[in-house]
Amino acid sequence: MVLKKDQIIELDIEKLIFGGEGLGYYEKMAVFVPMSVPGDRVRVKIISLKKSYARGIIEAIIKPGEERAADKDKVTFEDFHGCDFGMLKYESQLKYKKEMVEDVLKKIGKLENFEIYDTIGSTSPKYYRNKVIEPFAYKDGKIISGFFKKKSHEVFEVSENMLQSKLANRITKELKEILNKKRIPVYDEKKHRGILRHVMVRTNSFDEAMVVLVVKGEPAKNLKKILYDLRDRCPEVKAAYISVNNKRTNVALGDEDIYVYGDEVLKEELFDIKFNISPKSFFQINLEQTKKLYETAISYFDDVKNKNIVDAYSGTGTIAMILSRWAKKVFAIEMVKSATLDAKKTSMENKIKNIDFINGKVEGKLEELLKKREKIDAIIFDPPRKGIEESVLHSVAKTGINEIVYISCNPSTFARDANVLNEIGYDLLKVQPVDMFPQTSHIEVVGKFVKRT
Ligand SMILES: C[S@@+](CC[C@H](N)C(=O)[O-])C[C@H]1O[C@@H](n2cnc3c(N)ncnc32)[C@H](O)[C@@H]1O
Repeated sequence: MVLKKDQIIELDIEKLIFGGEGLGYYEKMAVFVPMSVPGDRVRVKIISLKKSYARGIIEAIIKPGEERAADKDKVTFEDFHGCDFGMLKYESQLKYKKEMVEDVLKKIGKLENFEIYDTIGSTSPKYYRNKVIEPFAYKDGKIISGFFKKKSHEVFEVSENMLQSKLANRITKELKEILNKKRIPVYDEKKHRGILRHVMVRTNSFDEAMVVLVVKGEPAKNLKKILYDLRDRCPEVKAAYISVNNKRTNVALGDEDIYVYGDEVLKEELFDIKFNISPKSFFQINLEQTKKLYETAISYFDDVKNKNIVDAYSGTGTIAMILSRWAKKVFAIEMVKSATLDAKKTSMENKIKNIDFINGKVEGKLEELLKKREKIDAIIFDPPRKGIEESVLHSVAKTGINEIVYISCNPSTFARDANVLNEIGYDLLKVQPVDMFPQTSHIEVVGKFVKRT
């Protein structure tokens, strides 16, 4: 073994690998270094060792690579507020994201003949998130909230989170001031005791907010009072809920969301439609990039006019609603009840009549629909990170549907599914990475598949 744990070495970083870590070699041994940039010469402490590779964290930057965005003093994940790409200049973030997508499609997807375009960047790569969920903790006897340190459950607080909207930053700050005055006990996950678990803040482009305070136990009156006090300080809070989560779990929101005041939903506008968003409903977190994502996805259909289209994993019905302007009929399949209800409400408010909302799992509901319906022309998939179950893709292939547009927030599962689609007769024609998550190594992609003739 050329290396030992805790050993300090010097290393030149040669490239970034999928997932965003830098890679350098120490006497031919691969060493992965988070928060490093190609061209960096770094002093690294080895923190873990495997047979063929090691992982180390930066102790100091000896010479910064040209693509490093910040000064040499910033070296850790926490220095960059939990943004694992924060150390890279924005243009370089876009370049590496495209390379990562291409790489994973070749390695996992085993695909070669597809077109991949340059990543569509954002004009506001900071303060873009419209949803934030922060865990509570104690630090020096004070209630704090923030994000978890890497591979740990230790909460790290920053004075201003550079990803979430300025409004959400202000609201969480005010909330903590109130909570500290009232001394509400923070939940301790080890002992499963205490009250305050998380705060979720959603904001929209009208500078309005929804606040959900996640607690263990029945919410006493004083908790509701806290949310009223918060509204006095931040009148932008238009909706407030208390979510009761009594389980030992990493899932933030509980089963029951108790309405406290204001609107039941937060509204957001996209392509002249005002969408309804409940606490548990999915909504894309970056509005500017969502517009570009949807425009690209819709442009990938040869023709939507008078077509029957399935929007699988439809969330609050955003894509379905936009497609419904031209399509003959859209079938929107979504598993989360509140999201389907939000979508139905939006369609009624906007007098959209040509969408069938199907609440349930794509596995099952899509197959049922394909068996029942004589003609579906095209499908758009937008699954969660784990991708699409293989059986779903097989049932699509059996029908002879010609066109599939696939949106994904996880290039690895996208590549895995692209490989299945390739084996069952669909070619991946083109892929567009869209930077939905600036400052992080995450990337959204849209792909177009057509049936091989
Ligand atoms: C990435 S989101 C996309 C939502 C929507 N297309 C949008 O752009 O806002 C994925 C959605 O799939 C839903 N979902 C997850 N697994 C599902 C399943 N097996 N069947 C149906 N819907 C599912 C989630 O609740 C979520 O709303």
